[in-house]
Amino acid sequence: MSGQIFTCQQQVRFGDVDPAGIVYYPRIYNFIHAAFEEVWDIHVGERYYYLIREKRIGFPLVHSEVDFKNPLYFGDRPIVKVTAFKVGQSSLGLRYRYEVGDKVCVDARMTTVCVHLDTLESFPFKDEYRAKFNQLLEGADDQ
Ligand SMILES: CC(C)(COP(=O)(O)OP(=O)(O)OC[C@H]1O[C@@H](n2cnc3c(N)ncnc32)[C@H](O)[C@@H]1OP(=O)(O)O)[C@@H](O)C(=O)NCCC(=O)NCCSC(=O)c1cc(O)c2ccccc2c1O
Repeated sequence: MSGQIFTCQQQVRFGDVDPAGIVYYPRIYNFIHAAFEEVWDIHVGERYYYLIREKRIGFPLVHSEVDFKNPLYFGDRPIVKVTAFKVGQSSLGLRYRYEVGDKVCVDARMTTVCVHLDTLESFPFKDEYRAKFNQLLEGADDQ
């Protein structure tokens, strides 16, 4: 990988798992969204809460590709590795890899689009944010 990788850790709680003891797939989307907020908060330096409440900007999801490669279990503390596969004008594509030990459990590519919350119209996000996400951009050789 040629760019930076943003890394955080999450924890699978009792309420996240189904009777089979593994994470129910809609919860995976919640985990990914929580990681997205972490990227904003820690990597970009802007709380997502602040974007929404104060700036009236949001990034709704327009496309997702999620591979569930291994189950996540109650008590797991996956390491989440976040990189960018597209930093567009108004769109932002982030990849999230969930690893427990040497196993990849989830590999997700999520495309979100910057919108004005009052009109839900897309618009280009500011260069300051673009520069931060460009730091996470994957190289052409990264799969
Ligand atoms: C989001 C939209 C308003 C965009 O519509 P628009 O017509 O402006 O889109 P364009 O065609 O001009 O494309 C803009 C930009 O996006 C890229 N793009 C668009 N669609 C896709 C796609 N399917 N896959 C990949 N890329 C796509 C396109 O290439 C352009 O890229 P540039 O970089 O060149 O600018 C409209 O699509 C829309 O309203 N969609 C519905 C969104 C939705 O309901 N999602 C369901 C989940 S909701 C959600 O996730 C969500 C998240 C939040 O964080 C929120 C925060 C605050 C409030 C609400 C939130 C929320 O609902």
